[in-house]
Amino acid sequence: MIDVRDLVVSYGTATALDRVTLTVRRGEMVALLGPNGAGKSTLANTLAGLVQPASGTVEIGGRLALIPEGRQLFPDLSVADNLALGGWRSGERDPSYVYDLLPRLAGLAGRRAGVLSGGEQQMVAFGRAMMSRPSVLVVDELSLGLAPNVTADLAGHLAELNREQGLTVLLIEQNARLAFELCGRAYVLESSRVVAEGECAELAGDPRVAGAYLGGAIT
Ligand SMILES: Nc1ncnc2c1ncn2[C@@H]1O[C@H](COP(=O)(O)OP(=O)(O)OP(=O)(O)O)[C@@H](O)[C@H]1O
Repeated sequence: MIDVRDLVVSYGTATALDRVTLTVRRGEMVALLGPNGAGKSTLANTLAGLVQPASGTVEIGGRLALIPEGRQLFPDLSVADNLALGGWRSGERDPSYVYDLLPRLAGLAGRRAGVLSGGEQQMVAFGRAMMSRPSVLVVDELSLGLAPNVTADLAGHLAELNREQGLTVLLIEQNARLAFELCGRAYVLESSRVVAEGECAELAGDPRVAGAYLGGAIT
């Protein structure tokens, strides 16, 4: 569903992605881990067509939606209007599909997005992405700045969509425990390059990955 080969992305003379190769098969949930500045958001934005690669190929096998880092809502617009913008490209105007998926959003529809809590805003960003009825969802930092119970709630919705609707997911996360719980495979990106990849269970047992991302061995 996502097939990235030898991707190079530069900002001026700075290389943000250096020959990155990554695949996500249909129906998979795959994690992308890495420290600040590794190039994770650059990859997300390249998949979404917001950043142009210098070289390499990106193939997307369906309709892709992005939950961007920091949510990027329109704070002065209502929740309903933020959702409507998510359906703009696909022509979807009716948010009832999204209200069925994420019932809490229906109760927030008339509220201004900028006054919502971080968790509510992430829910709106999630709903806005789902308005286009994507077959593949790229989530750039689901848990950023959110309390564990709020993250768990959003993660539950994501897992349900994957299980019940076969939604393919690339989950970019700093929280490796969450990523390993949700996903089957993972990639580790450091200094613009993929430095490790494999089954989450194997990666969690890799002393280098566990040391850097799990605070020691996973239990
Ligand atoms: N628009 C831009 N112009 C110039 N440099 C950029 C731009 N966006 C990102 N960079 C640089 O590219 C590198 C990768 O940034 P990116 O945001 O992709 O990393 P990241 O892994 O998502 O980091 P974080 O976890 O902090 O969000 C960094 O050195 C960053 O400063």
